[in-house]
Amino acid sequence: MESALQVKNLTVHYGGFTALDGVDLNIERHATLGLVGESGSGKSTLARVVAGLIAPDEGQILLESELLTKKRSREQHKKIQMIFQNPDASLNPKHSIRQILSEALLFHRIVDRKQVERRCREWLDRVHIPGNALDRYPHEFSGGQRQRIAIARALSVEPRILIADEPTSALDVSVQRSVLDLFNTLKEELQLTMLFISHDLGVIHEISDTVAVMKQGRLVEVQAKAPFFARPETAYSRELLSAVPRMPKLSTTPGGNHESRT
Ligand SMILES: Nc1ncnc2c1ncn2[C@@H]1O[C@H](COP(=O)(O)OP(=O)(O)OP(=O)(O)O)[C@@H](O)[C@H]1O
Repeated sequence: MESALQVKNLTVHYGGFTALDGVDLNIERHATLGLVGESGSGKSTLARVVAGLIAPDEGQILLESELLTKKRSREQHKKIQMIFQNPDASLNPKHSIRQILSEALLFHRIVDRKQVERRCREWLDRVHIPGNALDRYPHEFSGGQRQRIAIARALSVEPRILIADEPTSALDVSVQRSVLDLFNTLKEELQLTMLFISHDLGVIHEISDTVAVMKQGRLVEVQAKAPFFARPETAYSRELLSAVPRMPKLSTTPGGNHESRT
């Protein structure tokens, strides 16, 4: 299998504290790596370093064999997009949905001005947001809808990897379900490569092909999903799994239940 992302010996210190301690990781093309671990284990730090939001103190990041340096080009930024727990992190509240989507598309030269409106509408349609949303502002949407718009913005620039850091954690359970369904649909349709972070093993079970477990800044286990859930290798993973009451634990609603409120 071809590698999309390779991380070698990645190390990050915050002052005297080591948040990432020599992390090696590989994500295959079109695969989703689910990253789990207790609070403070370094998951977000890993995501931010890979996304280029913070520079590592040591180590290398290779995207499709290209070594990414501390100062990334516009093209390199385009290739790794990130979605946050709080969608407001990527949606400027003063900008309409049209501005938010078209700025990203034009900045990264995905389409020209003549095509941009159509492309914005296509993306809204893909994430089940009505086309009349274009002239509205982020605060006019529910949390789940804002996350869908953030997903559209991130994917519209055609990244090689999508990093999702707890993208469903701030949402109500039913909304969580529909956003997770959307991720799964888009993953299939667009053959996405994803680094998907969640503290919720039910979510990880649904979305991942491979599971990686972090503890105190280190990766303690990386396994394909089925063997991970059937036979976790480390005592720490067994502990994480035993803390989950039922697996998988997300409630199900028929047909993917998209939010209807606009
Ligand atoms: N900017 C910072 N300055 C100092 N320490 C930080 C900073 N960001 C994170 N840390 C610390 O680094 C450690 C790893 O944090 P990180 O956010 O990567 O963990 P996490 O696994 O994503 O946690 P959570 O699940 O709670 O988001 C934590 O102990 C955190 O307090």
